Amino acid sequence: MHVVVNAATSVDGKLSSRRREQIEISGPEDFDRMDRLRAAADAVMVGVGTVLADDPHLTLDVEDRRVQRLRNGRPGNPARVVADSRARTPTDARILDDEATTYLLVADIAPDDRVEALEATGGVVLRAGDERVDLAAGFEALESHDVERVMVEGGGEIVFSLFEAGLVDELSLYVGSLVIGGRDAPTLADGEGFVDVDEFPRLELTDVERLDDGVVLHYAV
Ligand SMILES: NC(=O)C1=CN([C@@H]2O[C@H](COP(=O)(O)OP(=O)(O)OC[C@H]3O[C@@H](n4cnc5c(N)ncnc54)[C@H](OP(=O)(O)O)[C@@H]3O)[C@@H](O)[C@H]2O)C=CC1
Ligand SMILES: Nc1nc(O)c(N)c(N[C@@H]2O[C@H](COP(=O)(O)O)[C@@H](O)[C@H]2O)n1
Repeated sequence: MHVVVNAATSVDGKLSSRRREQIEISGPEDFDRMDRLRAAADAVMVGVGTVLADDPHLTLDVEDRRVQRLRNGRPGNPARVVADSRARTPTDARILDDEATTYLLVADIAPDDRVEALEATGGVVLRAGDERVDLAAGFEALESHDVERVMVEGGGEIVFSLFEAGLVDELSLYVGSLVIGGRDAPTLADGEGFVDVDEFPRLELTDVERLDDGVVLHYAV
């Protein structure tokens, strides 16, 4: 599995405010870059925290990109993936509409009635992990559904877990020219955090580009 993490933060590293509402940090040029990344992926993934906070759709904005994918024998939109240990995704979430296949990675503790409710919407439930989604096992399950390249859009909990598990191959980070602040506002990598210097993932800065009124930092991991 090739894993690309893409996100947008304020200059102080926040993905959103302490209210955890969706904030437009990117401008039109960066949203277009994000759409291009989606178009290149087999699947776009978020954690259930992002589904509950933002109710994202995770499909392509630019019709030409959908057409091009269809010409190449691929589904018009990339699949959507939610890491959702307890199957908390609401059945009326936008990611469960019929515009793309949606995979829900759940853990063994997910209640059967919730799993059945999600399956009834057409969502494909894949079990990976006991109490929390085992992301490596989840990616293996996705590979058996021909998902080889996944773009992860966040949020901070899932991004930290991916770094912790050594599963990230590339990171692109748009840093918008604003300060959000707040000790309880989500950051790019939340979770427990690393403590030992040896644990900190070291990234290779491969490119820097100016977009909108901000900058995109490209890293190989
Ligand atoms: N600016 C940007 O680019 C973006 C901003 N955001 C913002 O981020 C915020 C949401 O981020 P956050 O709250 O961190 O939520 P996440 O989207 O990271 O989801 C976290 C949840 O995922 C579930 N999960 C399942 N398996 C794992 C695992 N192995 N490791 C970690 N989590 C797992 C957990 O719930 P459970 O245990 O129930 O499974 C966890 O609470 C929102 O404010 C949103 O607006 C989000 C995306 C992009
Ligand atoms: N890259 C980026 N820049 C921003 O400024 C953002 N607010 C986000 N947010 C994420 O974008 C997704 C929304 O998807 P849809 O437009 O509904 O398809 C979702 O993952 C947000 O959290 N990203």
